[in-house]
Amino acid sequence: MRYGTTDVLTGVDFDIHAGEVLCLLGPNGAGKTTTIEILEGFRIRSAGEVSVLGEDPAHAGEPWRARTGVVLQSWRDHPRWTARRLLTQLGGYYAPYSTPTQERPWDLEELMDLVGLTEFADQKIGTLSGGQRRRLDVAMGIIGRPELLFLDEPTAGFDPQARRDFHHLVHRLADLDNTTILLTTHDLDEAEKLADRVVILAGGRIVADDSAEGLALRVAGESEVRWTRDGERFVHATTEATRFVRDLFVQHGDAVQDLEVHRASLEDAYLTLVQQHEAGAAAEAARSFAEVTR
Ligand SMILES: Nc1ncnc2c1ncn2[C@@H]1O[C@H](COP(=O)(O)OP(=O)(O)OP(=O)(O)O)[C@@H](O)[C@H]1O
Repeated sequence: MRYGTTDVLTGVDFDIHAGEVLCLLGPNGAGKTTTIEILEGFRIRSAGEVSVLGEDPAHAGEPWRARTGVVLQSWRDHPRWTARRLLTQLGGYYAPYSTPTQERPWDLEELMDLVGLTEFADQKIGTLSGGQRRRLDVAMGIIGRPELLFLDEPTAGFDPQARRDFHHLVHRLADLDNTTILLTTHDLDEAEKLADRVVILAGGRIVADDSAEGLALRVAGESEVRWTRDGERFVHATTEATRFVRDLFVQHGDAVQDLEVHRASLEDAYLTLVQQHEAGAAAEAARSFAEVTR
């Protein structure tokens, strides 16, 4: 993707498998929204090939769109309508695309209950709080029972309970309905909980593509083991936590108390990978500058 003379996505190449939850991570401006919008058909790429549910999103028609669901970063629309009215209207558009295997749209009451909107269903949309509005956005994204769901920072503004409810919803959609989900988030804990696979973008390039666990293991091989013995606190970093703990018990038995093993988290992996990329990009920039000024 190029804007004017600036490339904002370069060589971005990945597959999403049916039923997979893929999380796109990256710093502000990395190109996540641009990538998602190209896949949604909302932005026309400058070059390259894209296939979504077997079609090129740049040219796909209404039947294709009915199979996808979209939660954008922010919607600000229909302030005088109620959530119920808006969802009824939107749901009607999907009805002609019902199939014997996939009834569309979602039953309204069930959907509102699922996203925690029932209480606010008859309130004007313009009066909803940020988090309530976000629940409506999620409902709008899934009302057509999409096979493929795009979620761009879906939990921004959610309180902890709403966030947890949303995580249950994503698990439900993925496990029961086999919905394929592509989401972006800045919450690494959320990515770790939800994603089957994580793709990290930095500076418009893919710098990692793996499971959250795989990334953490690859980047930070050491775990930290903590315990107390005779009232004294110990900490030890090791690449072989299981063996270390076994030896510890062989040596000290019941004297070992309050044992904790901390594996590297996705957050550690993410920060390391992005920093490595930025250090490389800075070195590359310095090299080009030196060449130009030589
Ligand atoms: N219409 C546009 N014209 C020019 N540049 C743009 C346009 N839209 C996006 N960009 C640039 O493309 C880059 C990627 O933006 P994008 O919104 O995809 O990032 P992001 O990873 O989603 O960021 P964030 O985490 O802040 O949402 C940024 O440098 C942005 O300034």
